[in-house]
Amino acid sequence: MIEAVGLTKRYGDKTAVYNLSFQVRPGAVTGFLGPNGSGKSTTMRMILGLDQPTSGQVTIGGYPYRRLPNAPRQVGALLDAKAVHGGRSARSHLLCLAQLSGIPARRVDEVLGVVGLQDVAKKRSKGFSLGMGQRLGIAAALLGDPQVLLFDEPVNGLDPEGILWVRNLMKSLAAEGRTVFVSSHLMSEMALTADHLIVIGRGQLLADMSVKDFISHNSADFARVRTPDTEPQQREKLTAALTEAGGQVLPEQDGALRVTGLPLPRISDLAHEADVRLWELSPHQASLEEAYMRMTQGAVDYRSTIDQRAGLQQPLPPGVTPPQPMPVPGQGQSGWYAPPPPQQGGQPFAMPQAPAGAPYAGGQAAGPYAAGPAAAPNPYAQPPAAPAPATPDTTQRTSEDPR
Ligand SMILES: Nc1ncnc2c1ncn2[C@@H]1O[C@H](COP(=O)(O)OP(=O)(O)OP(=O)(O)O)[C@@H](O)[C@H]1O
Repeated sequence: MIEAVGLTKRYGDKTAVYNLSFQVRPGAVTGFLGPNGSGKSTTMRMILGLDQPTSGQVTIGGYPYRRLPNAPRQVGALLDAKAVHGGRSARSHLLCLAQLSGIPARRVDEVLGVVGLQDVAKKRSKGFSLGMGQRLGIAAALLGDPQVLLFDEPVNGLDPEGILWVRNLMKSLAAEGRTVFVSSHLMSEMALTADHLIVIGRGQLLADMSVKDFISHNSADFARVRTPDTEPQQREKLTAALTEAGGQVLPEQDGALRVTGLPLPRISDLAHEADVRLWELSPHQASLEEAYMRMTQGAVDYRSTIDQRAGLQQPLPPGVTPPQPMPVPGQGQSGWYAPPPPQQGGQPFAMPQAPAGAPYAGGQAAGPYAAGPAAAPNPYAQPPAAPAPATPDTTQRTSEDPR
């Protein structure tokens, strides 16, 4: 298990990671997500003893990496696939690493086979494609047959077949009881690969929960309802009936209606009562990508002037009053990066409650590792933010064995 407690890293004035606490457990693939520059690589480097924390600590199986007995046999990592001597063949590169760690040479051929590089094993790695380089990096990570594996963007540059292979590899490593910690920007891939997610923004923990919980806590289910295209008055009639019954109705671009606040059977009954025929009534749940975009929209440092996220915010239909945001504890205070608050109140990020006595309270400001009076000042402290413009967002935004 990997455990970070109050992990902080500053580079001069720049705080890359701040007061980060989390656990990465064995037997699961844990995805590590965050916008560009949010501190993922810095965190991984600290886990691997390549960077010293400014404060806090991170351990693997209870030890900081540098004090871990026989570390290369216990921990394997892919951080930078390009960190290879290009003049060496794939096989000699792995042989060098194996010799340094006392790993037998036959293991080199084994891992070359596992990553599918056996046929190019004697070729110089400087001629390798991006994907071949990634495979070589993964081979190096697997060399010591470690119980703990860290992969920074492992599918970078891989073709669809390679991506599928990495996905299955991660899953099978976790199924063998290993600890697998993997960062990626490919949300669709993460949704298929990871069991659990740790999400950071500007160096701080935003979420620590299962993929399923993450999606359901950061998106609202809604119903897509469609009336006959040829009869616009039916659509108007249904909109009025649903709104009167307390639903929120937004037009979709293709002419359907997006309805929140009413269960599907109720929508069906209301349509029946209003004598409106339906061509579609379907449940919809957001993708991991949508949920991630909603959660991290306040923690993005680098954003195009043509902001793709505008698509997540739909215009209100005429006559519909935007829901008033509920006051959320902590908003506007230091360290607050949450997207707009849930409309029904509650916590911005619903973190699993840690059992009583658990060492880490899932990112909430509680427990022995919370930022208490003794903690360093939050470098991201902001003056209270001006109230966010009310948006017609219909979703509820909510915010967790030693080897
Ligand atoms: N050696 C360093 N010196 C100064 N600043 C650094 C150093 N390493 C990282 N940083 C800064 O720390 C912040 C976090 O960087 P990091 O590379 O950890 O982010 P990341 O989440 O891995 O980003 P990406 O998704 O783009 O790879 C960035 O602002 C980065 O510029």
